[in-house]
Amino acid sequence: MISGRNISKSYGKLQALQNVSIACNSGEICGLVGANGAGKSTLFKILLGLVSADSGTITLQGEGAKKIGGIIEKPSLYPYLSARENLRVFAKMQNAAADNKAIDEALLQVGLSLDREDPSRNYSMGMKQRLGIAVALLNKPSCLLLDEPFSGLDPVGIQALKKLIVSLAKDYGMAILISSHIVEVLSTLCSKLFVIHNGEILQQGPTQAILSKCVKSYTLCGNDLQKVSFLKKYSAAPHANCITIPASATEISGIIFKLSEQGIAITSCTPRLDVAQLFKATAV
Ligand SMILES: Nc1ncnc2c1ncn2[C@@H]1O[C@H](COP(=O)(O)OP(=O)(O)OP(=O)(O)O)[C@@H](O)[C@H]1O
Repeated sequence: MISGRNISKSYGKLQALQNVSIACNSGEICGLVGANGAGKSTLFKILLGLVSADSGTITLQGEGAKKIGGIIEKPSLYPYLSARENLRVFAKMQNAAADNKAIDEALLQVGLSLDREDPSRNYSMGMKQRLGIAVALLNKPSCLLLDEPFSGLDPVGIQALKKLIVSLAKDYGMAILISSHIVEVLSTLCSKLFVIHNGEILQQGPTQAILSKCVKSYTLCGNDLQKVSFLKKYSAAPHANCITIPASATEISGIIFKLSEQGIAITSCTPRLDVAQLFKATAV
C-alpha cells in the first residue's frame, strides 16, 4: 500500500502541489489523471523520494527490500546496452541479485525475450517500457509508479502493457499507481481514479462513479440503426452504422433493450467522455 497525505510542493512562486492526498492499496491499480502541468510527475517524484515535499507524509507498507519502484516520464535505459546488460547494471546499482537466473526472471516477468542481444536502442517503445518496468521491479517493490506509461504506444502496445500491469497487480499483489492525461486508457484499467488539476486533487473515487458524471452521450453501433424510427432524430456518427445519443446510463440501457425487442443487434456501445466536465466536477 502506498499513501501520501497533505503533500504540498512549490517551485519558487509556483504551487505545483497543494495538500494532495492519495492512496492505493496492495493489488489495486489506481489512476492519476490530469492535463499537462497538473502536477502528476511532481507527485510521483515525491512519492519515489526523488524530490522532497515542502510538507506532507508518505506511508509505504509491504514486503520487499525496496518498497517502491517506478518510471518517471520515460524509462531511463542505456541505449547501447542490451536488455540483459541494462538489467545487470541496474541490479548492481541497486544491490539486487544480478546473476543470470535473476536477470532471466526479470525478463520473463515483463515478457521480454531471453535471447535478444542487440542494443536496447533498437527496441520498440513498448519493449522499452517493459524493460523500464523490469528495472523498476529488480528490487521486488510492493508499489509501482508508472508516469504516462502508454505515451507513444500503438493500440496493440497499449493492450499488451495493460495486460502486464494487471498481472503485476494480481500475481504479485503490487499497488500500482499510473498517471495519464488520457482518461479513456485509465478507465478500463483502474479501479480508483484521482483527478488532479493545477496541483489539487479535484475528485477521487471508484472509476465508474467518477466517469459516470462525465458521460453525457453514448455511441451505439449496429446494422440498420438508421432505419429505426425512434432513432431518426439523432445524427449518424462516426459513420452510417453508428449513432450518437445524448442519454444517461439508465436511458441508454432502455434504448438498447427497446432495440433488441425490435431484433436490432448492437455491436458496440461506447460512452463519450466530456473531459472538461472531469476537471469541473465536485468531489464524489
Ligand atoms: N523542477 C522544476 N522547477 C520549476 N517548475 C517545475 C519543476 N518541475 C515541474 N515544475 C512545474 O510544476 C508544474 C507541475 O509540473 P509536472 O511536471 O508535475 O506536471 P505533469 O502533470 O506531470 O505534466 P505533464 O503531463 O506535462 O508531464 C508545472 O507548472 C511545471 O512547469
